[in-house]
Amino acid sequence: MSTPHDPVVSPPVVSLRDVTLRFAGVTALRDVTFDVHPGELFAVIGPNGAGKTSIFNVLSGVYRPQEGEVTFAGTSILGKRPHRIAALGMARTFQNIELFTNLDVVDNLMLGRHHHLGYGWPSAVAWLGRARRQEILNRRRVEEIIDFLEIEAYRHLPVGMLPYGVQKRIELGRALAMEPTLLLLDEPVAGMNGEETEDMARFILEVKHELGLPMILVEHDMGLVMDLADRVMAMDFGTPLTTGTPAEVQAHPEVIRAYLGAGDEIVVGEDAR
Ligand SMILES: Nc1ncnc2c1ncn2[C@@H]1O[C@H](COP(=O)(O)OP(=O)(O)OP(=O)(O)O)[C@@H](O)[C@H]1O
Repeated sequence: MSTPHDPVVSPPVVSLRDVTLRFAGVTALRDVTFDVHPGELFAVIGPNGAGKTSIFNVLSGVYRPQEGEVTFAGTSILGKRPHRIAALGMARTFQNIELFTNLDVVDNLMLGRHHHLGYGWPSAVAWLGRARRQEILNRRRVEEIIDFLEIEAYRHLPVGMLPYGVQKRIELGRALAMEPTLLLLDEPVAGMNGEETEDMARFILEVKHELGLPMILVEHDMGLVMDLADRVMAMDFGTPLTTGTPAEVQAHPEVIRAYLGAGDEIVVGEDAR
């Protein structure tokens, strides 16, 4: 019997094949291969410098690897510019929040919809009275996201005034406003306290279960990764060590060695926070 992730039933949303990325003197990624399937939450872990952010930068078109292939939405995205890849349906949140801090929550989310405005980015920023019907639709979608992420109370406040955990949630909202088919989450709980982390974990799970959106998660909080991920790929020095279920990866001797060598520890649960 086939499973929901059976590649025959559902082709991967995104595939990396033997991707190698070099900078002068540094191999950031070496022969990285993985697939993410519809509805799957795929996590990438590894000590500092393992290559996690480089994977996101390759996926979103910031870096072009010297070798390998990357396919998304059924097409090769190698050499495509970041905005073209975003327009194909890939959205990303950032380690360091990238919002317009002087704009309010609604306007930040509206800017997330600029691919849906039907005209260019400069007009999207000004988004004048044109395309009125489209604007009404966009506003409706933004309102749905505000409900979904429970941020009604903040809607007309400048984002820069809001607590850090709420800003991270709004960044997730901006990514969702793009109506992506793949979401890249770059350390979504970095710098959060325990309560903020639990809230974010709940929203990520709702994105998975209610929206069915496939996600790639890069995160140092092992408790979060092990709780949320369907599959985990562990990396060290740009090389994948193993890929499997959270339990398999956590128990893998090379993964344990990589973390001990880095002076980190794979600690899961309350002790990790
Ligand atoms: N633009 C760049 N120029 C030169 N070297 C780079 C560049 N970007 C990444 N690297 C190098 O590539 C390697 C992988 O870096 P990367 O940022 O992908 O790791 P990471 O796993 O995301 O680390 P962290 O957990 O600290 O964010 C590191 O050795 C890093 O110094």
